[in-house]
Amino acid sequence: MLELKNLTKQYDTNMIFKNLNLTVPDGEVLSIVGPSGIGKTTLLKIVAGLETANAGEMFLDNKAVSVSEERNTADIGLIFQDFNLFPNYTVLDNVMLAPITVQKMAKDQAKKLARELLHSLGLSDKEKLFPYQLSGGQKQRVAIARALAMQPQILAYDEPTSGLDEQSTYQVAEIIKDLKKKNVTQLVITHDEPFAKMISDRVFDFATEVER
Ligand SMILES: Nc1ncnc2c1ncn2[C@@H]1O[C@H](COP(=O)(O)OP(=O)(O)OP(=O)(O)O)[C@@H](O)[C@H]1O
Repeated sequence: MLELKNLTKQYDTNMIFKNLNLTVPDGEVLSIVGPSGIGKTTLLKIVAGLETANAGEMFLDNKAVSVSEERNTADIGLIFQDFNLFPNYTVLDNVMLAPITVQKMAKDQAKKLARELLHSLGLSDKEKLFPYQLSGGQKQRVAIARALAMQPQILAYDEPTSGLDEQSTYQVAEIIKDLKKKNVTQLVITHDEPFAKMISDRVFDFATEVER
C-alpha cells in the first residue's frame, strides 16, 4: 500500500501542490488525470524518488520513505512517457541491465528473468533488436518489462498510451489488467479517458483534489 500524507511541492516560489493526501491499496489501479502542467509527472517522480518534496510523508506498506531526498531504490518502477530505453543496448540487455548492476543478480538468472518477462509481454522474437527497430507499442512493452525486472512493489506509468495507436493502446490496457490480477499496484497518469475507464479501479482528478 502506498500512502502520501500532506505532500507539498514547490519549485522556487511556484507552488505546484500543497497537502496532497492519497492512499493506493495493494493491487489497485489508480489513474491520475488533470490538465497539462498541473503537477502529475512531478508527483510520480517524487513517489519514484527522482524528485524531492518540500514537505509531507510517504509510506510504503506502512514503512516511512523519505521524500526529502532522492532515492535510488527498486520499490517503485517508473515507466517514462518517452520510454527512456538505452538506445545502444538490445531489448534483452535493456531488461537485464538493472537487475545485474543494481540488484547484483547473476547474469544467467537476469537473462532467464528478462526472457520470461519478454515472453509474457509478447516480445520473445524482439530480444535481439535495438530500440530504434521497434514500434512505439513494442518500446512501451519493453519499458514495462524493464520496470518489472526490478520486481517493484508499485508500477507507475507516465502517459503510457501517448503516441500509440488503438491496437497498442489496447495491448497496454491488457497488460495493466493482467498485472492487476497478479496484485501489482499501478499508478497511471493519463489524459485518455476511455483508457482510464478501461483500466482503473479509481480515478484521481488532480485539478479538483489537490490544494495549491
Ligand atoms: N525541474 C523543474 N523546475 C521548475 N519547474 C518545474 C520543474 N519541473 C516541472 N516544473 C513545473 O511544475 C509544473 C508541473 O509540471 P509537471 O510536468 O508535473 O506537469 P504535468 O501535470 O505532468 O503536465 P503534462 O501533462 O504536460 O506532462 C509545471 O508548471 C512545470 O513547469
